[in-house]
Amino acid sequence: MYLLIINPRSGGGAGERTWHAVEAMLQARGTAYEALFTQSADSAESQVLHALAHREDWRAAIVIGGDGTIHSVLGALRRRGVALAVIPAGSGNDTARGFGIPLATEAALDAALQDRCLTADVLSGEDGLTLTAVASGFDAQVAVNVNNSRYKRLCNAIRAGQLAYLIGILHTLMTFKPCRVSVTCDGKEEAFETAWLVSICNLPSYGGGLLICPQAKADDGLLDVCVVHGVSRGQLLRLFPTVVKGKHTTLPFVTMLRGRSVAVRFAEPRQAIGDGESLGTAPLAVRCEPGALRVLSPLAAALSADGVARSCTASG
Ligand SMILES: Nc1ncnc2c1ncn2[C@@H]1O[C@H](COP(=O)(O)OP(=O)(O)OP(=O)(O)O)[C@@H](O)[C@H]1O
Repeated sequence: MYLLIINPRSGGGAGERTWHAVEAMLQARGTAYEALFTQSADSAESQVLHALAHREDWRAAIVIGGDGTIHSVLGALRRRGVALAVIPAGSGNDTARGFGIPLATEAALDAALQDRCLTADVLSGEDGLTLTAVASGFDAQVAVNVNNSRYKRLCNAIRAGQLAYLIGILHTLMTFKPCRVSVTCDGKEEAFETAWLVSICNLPSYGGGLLICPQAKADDGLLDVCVVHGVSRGQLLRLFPTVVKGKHTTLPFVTMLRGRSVAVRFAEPRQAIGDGESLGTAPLAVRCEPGALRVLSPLAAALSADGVARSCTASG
């Protein structure tokens, strides 16, 4: 039995359109499923826990939505040990991208109905679990600005969700001010003056495919950290084309770190996001929870450290 978790509002209504297509495909294939429409990020966890509680034979929970929708149900899936599958219907879809899940609906459904899982790490902090990255500073401000913008709705309406992030970068660059930050990785503290951003990644990309931590692996038990500091606005703008290809990591104003636990403290209040959802402006303390969640992925073998895909239902 599959639980379909649907956020009809994701991707500016793409969630609802995608669900109609998926419903027809599931019925044509004779696949057994239950559908759950979640109302909000805050109520999703209890809705999903309630839905999962009444039977034991779940093969997977298939989320139709974007990164924010997936974020809202991570705690429930981890708690019940149910595997996550994704049919992308958001704007950025970085979770799907990170697990090699196709953006095309039928191909994503094919991947969701197979039995190939990656045993993924998750980031755990005071605000709960995150699957892709916890970002703070400039790029978190970009996400907050994009989520509150009219251009996100317009871009989604013309099915150009990634364009909204490009507009958001330019918009935020005008107003954002860098400041001092202290980053403590596995107990070792480093301070950076005029820091723009600190990203703590489990997957290589966020923000609609920007390869912030190109070396990040979802199942290595480690968090990859990218700090951008001591750079002018013009240099930062010129950095973005290199981030698209993940070629920024050796630049002098980029510091990459890796560890199991990371704490970030900006000298002034700076926004933070997890999976693109706002975490507010408090200092961050995040640790890696190795292998906490099984994720269905057509590339599970290629992405896993040992080259082997796991069964989604087997324990261990
Ligand atoms: N489970 C949920 N059910 C209903 N609404 C949700 C849920 N989770 C989050 N939301 C709200 O819906 C908004 C859109 O969802 P989501 O983040 O999945 O799509 P998106 O923003 O279009 O895509 P992406 O996050 O991939 O860029 C979220 O920002 C949040 O406000």
